Amino acid sequence: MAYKRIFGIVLDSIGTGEAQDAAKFDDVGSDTLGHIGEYFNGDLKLPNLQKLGLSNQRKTAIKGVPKADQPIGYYGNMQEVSVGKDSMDGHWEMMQLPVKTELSFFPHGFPADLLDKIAKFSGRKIIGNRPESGTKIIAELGEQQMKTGDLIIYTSGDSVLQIAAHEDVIPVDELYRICEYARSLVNGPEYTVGRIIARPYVGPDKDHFTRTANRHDFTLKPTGKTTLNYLQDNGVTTIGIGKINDIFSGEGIDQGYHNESNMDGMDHLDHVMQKDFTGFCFTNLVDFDAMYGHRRNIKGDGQALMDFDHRLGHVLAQMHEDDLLIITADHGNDPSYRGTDHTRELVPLLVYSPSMKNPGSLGTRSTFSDFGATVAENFKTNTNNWGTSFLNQLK
Ligand SMILES: O=P(O)(O)O[C@H]1O[C@H](CO)[C@@H](O)[C@H]1O
Ligand SMILES: [Mn+2]
Ligand SMILES: [Mn+2]
Repeated sequence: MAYKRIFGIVLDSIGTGEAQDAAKFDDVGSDTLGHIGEYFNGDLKLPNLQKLGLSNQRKTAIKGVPKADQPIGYYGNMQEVSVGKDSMDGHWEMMQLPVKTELSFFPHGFPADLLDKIAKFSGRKIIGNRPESGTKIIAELGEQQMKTGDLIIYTSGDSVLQIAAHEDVIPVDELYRICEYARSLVNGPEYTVGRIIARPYVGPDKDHFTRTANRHDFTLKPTGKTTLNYLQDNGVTTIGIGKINDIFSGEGIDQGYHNESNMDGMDHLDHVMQKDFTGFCFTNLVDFDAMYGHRRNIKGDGQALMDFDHRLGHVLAQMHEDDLLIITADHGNDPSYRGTDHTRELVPLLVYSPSMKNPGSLGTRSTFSDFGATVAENFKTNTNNWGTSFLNQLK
């Protein structure tokens, strides 16, 4: 059947076990969901995700989340083919634009020629310049920044250039201008950086700094058309909730909503679900990743999953017969793993409509693009022919 509205939800960084190519990323043994379940030792309660079949495609069920005897939706998982394991790679691939060319990574910090230009443009000195956790680097250098007005620039295992700035010292508008300038320097061919990320924070001293929702990602412009463009070109409504608009540089998105938090994102989703439209609503919930995964906070990650599951119950109850829900993730970020980076994992795939009569497994999909291919086929748009639609399997 053709669905009138498709709701995609990305649980940012909620992977479901090491990918086949995990060794290439030094991520063997990572399993975000599995390890959160073990930590909670039976107390991770996700009744709605459970009945959608969250554990069903796994070799071993997540502790506390048994395999459903009769899942109410189709379940499976997806492998990533993109060269990186960042949000941009994951989301672009979902929308049928896998990232196949190597981006620039800076494990030893950024080159002087690049930093000199940013220093000259901003009139500020640059400190940091190494891969580091964002909360650690502001604890270390934030007080210095408050005195000197220097820019804190850092990276990670991803192709990112992040600029942290205290909101009272470097106003958010100024920080965004500096980020936009930095963006213009790294669109290739010499340096091709996935994202410039503005990281504003507030607080009186190193023990009380907190990062604010004014975070903004300046992503590389998609290097080709995505499913979102094809939908938009065909007059199908496209709505982005949370980081989606940033990740696609607004390309192919009719309406965007900025999230303050996961729960704020779910409020936006509830709001959109009240609307009558024909199209695709794509939601990203980033707290799992930014607040817990990178912070290696297992307890927080599990609690955020339970909070999401609670809100998911309401989403399921509001769905119409001709609505389709697709829940997945963009990469892993195992909070029990070494370091503070993303982990190369399979991602869950849960697909539900109240109209489904006899759901079962969708297997392990060989690319995240099967998601976009399904959306495109549903709305009968052209595509760039990457990925295999599972629309006809849904009954
Ligand atoms: O440690 P923080 O600042 O949260 O940064 C993390 O967030 C970035 C984007 O998800 C990742 O590349 C990683 O560096
Ligand atoms: Mn992500
Ligand atoms: Mn991340």
